[in-house]
Amino acid sequence: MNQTKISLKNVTLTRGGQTILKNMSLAITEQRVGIIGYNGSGKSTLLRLLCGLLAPDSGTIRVHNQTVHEHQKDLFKTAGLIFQNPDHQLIFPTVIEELCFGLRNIGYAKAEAISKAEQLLVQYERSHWRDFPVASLSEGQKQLLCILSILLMEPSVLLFDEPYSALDYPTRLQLAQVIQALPQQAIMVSHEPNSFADFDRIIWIDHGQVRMDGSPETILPAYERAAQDRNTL
Ligand SMILES: Nc1ncnc2c1ncn2[C@@H]1O[C@H](COP(=O)(O)OP(=O)(O)OP(=O)(O)O)[C@@H](O)[C@H]1O
Repeated sequence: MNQTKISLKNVTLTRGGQTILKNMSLAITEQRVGIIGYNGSGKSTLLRLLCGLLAPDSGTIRVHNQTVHEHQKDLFKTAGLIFQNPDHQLIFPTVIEELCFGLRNIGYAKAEAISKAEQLLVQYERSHWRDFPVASLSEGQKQLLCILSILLMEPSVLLFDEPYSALDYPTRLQLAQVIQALPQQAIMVSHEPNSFADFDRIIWIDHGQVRMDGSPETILPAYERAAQDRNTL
């Protein structure tokens, strides 16, 4: 029997007088899970709750055997969030400095951190990036650097918030291959139904609640039909 890796029980989050997530309960065992929903439905908020950046007003969240808001300090080792905009995540001038930052924070000595970062660059055939200025990388390259920075921390689950939004088609395809090959569980928010074709499960969030939940074959056509019927202009 599959073991539940992520669970939310009656999770509610209110900000600025608005209930953003309403009494949400979910049990997630699958390796590849897509989150869809219209603008402002609560998708990014859900990812932020899963990685402990936000704490719920009520309810409990467990991610890979940790109760999220009780283990905030260790949580980045469990759940790694890759932000929608790489510029919100990348803060160092060079690739190697960026890669080493997280490792130094969790206690690696400088030489160890450099060696681990270099090994990962070799694994992803990007050794030549080592001393590149981050500012010289393209959007797709920056997105990959964000993923590599998080991978170095070896989290059990990766949370992607619209990773394809700024990427051209070829870069999107390459990044999709990188994501597909990751051994970790991945939860991904995207506005593009096509990006979920190989996923195990899709959760459709609407006004802070689960509207539909199931296989891509069931949920994506229903989502597309509803989107076509919806007048947003
Ligand atoms: N700190 C906050 N204070 C007040 N309202 C907030 C806060 N954070 C989010 N919200 C509101 O909560 C709702 C859900 O936001 P969220 O970013 O989770 O939506 P989303 O589904 O990811 O949207 P999008 O697809 O546009 O990225 C929005 O209406 C947003 O304005």
